[in-house]
Amino acid sequence: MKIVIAPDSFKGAATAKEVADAIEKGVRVVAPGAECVKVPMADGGEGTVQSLVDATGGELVSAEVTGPLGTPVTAWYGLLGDGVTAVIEMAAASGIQFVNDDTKDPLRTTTFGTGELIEDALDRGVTSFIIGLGGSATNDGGAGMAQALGVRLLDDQGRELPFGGAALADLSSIDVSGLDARLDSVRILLASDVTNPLTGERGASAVFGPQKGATGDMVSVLDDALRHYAALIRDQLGREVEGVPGAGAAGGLGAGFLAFTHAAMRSGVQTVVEATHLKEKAQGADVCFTGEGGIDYQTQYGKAPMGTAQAVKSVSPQCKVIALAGSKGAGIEQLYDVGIDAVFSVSPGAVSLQEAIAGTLDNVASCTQNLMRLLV
Ligand SMILES: Nc1ncnc2c1ncn2[C@@H]1O[C@H](COP(=O)(O)OP(=O)(O)OP(=O)(O)O)[C@@H](O)[C@H]1O
Ligand SMILES: O=C(O)[C@H](O)CO
Repeated sequence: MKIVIAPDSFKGAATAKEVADAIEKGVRVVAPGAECVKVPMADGGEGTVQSLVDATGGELVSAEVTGPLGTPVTAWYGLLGDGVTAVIEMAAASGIQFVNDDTKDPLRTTTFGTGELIEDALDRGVTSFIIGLGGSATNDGGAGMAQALGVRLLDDQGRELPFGGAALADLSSIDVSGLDARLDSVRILLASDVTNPLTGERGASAVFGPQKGATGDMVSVLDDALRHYAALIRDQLGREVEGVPGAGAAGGLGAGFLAFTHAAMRSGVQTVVEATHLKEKAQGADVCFTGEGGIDYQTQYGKAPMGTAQAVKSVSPQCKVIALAGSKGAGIEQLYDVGIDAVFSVSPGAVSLQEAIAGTLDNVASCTQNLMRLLV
């Protein structure tokens, strides 16, 4: 029996690798000879770097970079086992966790540090990037990242713009002559947590600006500035970024990548499926265990268990896909039609969240063991 073990992390409880190890433990009690293929998964959000590092035997690298407020922060990224692929969560350098209620400032926060992480990886010989977009403190359209990579964003006096989305209202010319030439020959896959465009009602500023501290007035200032930025990108670089799905991710960083690099936009889980070679590994699988901390109807919208189920079924249609969860929420019946055959809660009973989280790995192993008793 071939078993693919491909869970996401259980947020706040266990990494994807820890959950995968616990599932394997449960399987082995009942089927010691089963062929187990462990592929820790992620959906492009928090935990993506760790999962891909674990899936490929890579390492974490840390670097001091410019945080969203312009002060130094210690960030990190993953170098995968192949030695030439870097996985960067933009939030590690430019994330919302670096600001608080007193310091959040969406007009001025910058993605400069994300660009510095890319430079750091290029200096190590990286030729392929996976970049997780989401969880940002920024609304600068990726302007800071572009500046860190050598782009000059100038006002009508030829002066470099200061950090932040608001300053883009003064943008007059974009000089890409100093853009790091190494970017021409690298591959960049964007793993976006949302499909929003750069501007407008569904754009970065209107939808995600408020969670970064933007008032109604600030949202208009930022939306206008990003629209102006997109117009100059169109006129001066010949690239159309404004309406592209995902351009509005991470405060418009998606648009910045599309404007200044050859990046391809993907959903987070699609990117992880590709990077982990899940489809190749799932050839001929009989059973797949996936899962995440909380499963509900939203799981079908691009979360890891759904992407996993669909990838596995695309190569092994007969494979039974079982999702394990810490908690089951509303509407899980909707998942049965889209690839997940059954959903089980691993929780032993009516315990507190704290107790459930503390017992996660034992409970995952025990639930898997029980399921395996039916399957062999
Ligand atoms: N062992 C557990 N038992 C019960 N609940 C858990 C357990 N582990 C995690 N959770 C809860 O499930 C919730 C969702 O976790 P999940 O791993 O699905 O994160 P997520 O996909 O980032 O969530 P979302 O994107 O929906 O915020 C978390 O808030 C967490 O408290
Ligand atoms: O960072 C953000 O703006 C949100 O997570 C959407 O990408």
